[in-house]
Amino acid sequence: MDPYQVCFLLVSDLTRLFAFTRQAASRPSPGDIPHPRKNLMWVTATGGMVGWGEAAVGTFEGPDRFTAAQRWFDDIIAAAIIDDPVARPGTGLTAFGTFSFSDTSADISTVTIPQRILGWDSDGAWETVISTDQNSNITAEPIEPIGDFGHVDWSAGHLDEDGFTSAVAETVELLARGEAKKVVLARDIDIVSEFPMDERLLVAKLTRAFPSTWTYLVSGMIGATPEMLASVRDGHLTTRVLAGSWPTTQGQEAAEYALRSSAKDIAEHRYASDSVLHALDIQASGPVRANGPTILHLPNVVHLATDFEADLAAGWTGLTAAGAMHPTAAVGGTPTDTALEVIDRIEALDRGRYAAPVGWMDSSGNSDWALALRCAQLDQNDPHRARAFAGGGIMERSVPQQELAETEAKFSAILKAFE
Ligand SMILES: C=C(O[C@H]1C=CC=C(C(=O)O)[C@@H]1O)C(=O)O
Repeated sequence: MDPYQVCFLLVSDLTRLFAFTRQAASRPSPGDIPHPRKNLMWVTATGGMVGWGEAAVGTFEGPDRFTAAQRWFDDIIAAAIIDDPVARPGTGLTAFGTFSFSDTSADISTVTIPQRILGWDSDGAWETVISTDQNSNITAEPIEPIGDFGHVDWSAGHLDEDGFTSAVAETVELLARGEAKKVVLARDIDIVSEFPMDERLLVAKLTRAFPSTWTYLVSGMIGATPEMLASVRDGHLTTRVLAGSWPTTQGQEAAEYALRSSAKDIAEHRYASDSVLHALDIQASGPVRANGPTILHLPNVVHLATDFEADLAAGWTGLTAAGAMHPTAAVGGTPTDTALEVIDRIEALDRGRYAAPVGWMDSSGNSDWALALRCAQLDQNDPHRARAFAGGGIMERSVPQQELAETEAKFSAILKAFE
């Protein structure tokens, strides 16, 4: 086969996408989204995007799932025709992704380029249409009414409360023997609703209750996370590391005081921020600036937080940076390999896409990849079912009942959205 023919075959094999972005009159409301399921959403206090339809979907697995997803997206951009006079983060050809926590998870990592995106920021709103057909017209879809969930039940998943406190006690012993410094353990809760779960209602409730977080919905992974792995704008990366938490059941002030004076939480935070700093040393083209630890207040918990920022070195993107950081010691532990082995053996859950990168990337190199925390995975086959996850960092000084209370406080974020 001559080189010309090879080149022709490669180009014709690619999905050529046409993406057109235009200014829109106003930001969308949940009532503008036609269907209750299979939506893509990203909402913050200052902007957001909602998308639906599938112009292209990539699926990835194994240890190189992040770089493979980036290559897939880069190839699609190279072949695409993009008309984007709005040119702001999230405009043009934009994809939403959710990745598995573990290299060996049964849950596949997916990146979806929707057919339609409605976005907004503080400068205005836009609409993007993405299609394989250059002349495709937008046909207004009938809007299905937003539905309530009816009666909702939840029960222990694979690891119940006693199982979790025993797992914490076993991990504390192992830490005392010096086998690791920190291990993050999680548990899960099964949620069953009377009527189908409507994603539009869930996202509306999460954004109202947690306006300072990043609310996300990608391939049924839904939540409101306070932790950002890699947010990139024009090659500049910002990261927020969280670790060390206190429930606000006795009030915000009491929680802040308890957290500030807890040596266990301060040390726990240090492992997480060091793990991110270590990754940033390789990914940054210049100095890495740090601010923290400070206290992040959320309605249900307070956290120790450190923000980092740096310019990305050539060759890195938000997704490959997030992939190289993952799993940080905020969700894995220290040292990473030992912690992952302990998680596999003692927690023994398939975490699916919990505690892994979730977010979006656009054709200009902007992206937000947060950690999928305070979340539930909506069952993609049964609209009445979801599985919520929450965990916490276990240290040698951890007390099993306190760690359980911390997971309860963290669960309350997503469980309240189902009430
Ligand atoms: C693992 C979770 O939280 C992480 C993020 C913030 C604080 C954490 C902690 O204090 O343990 C965890 O590292 C979770 O919410 O499921």
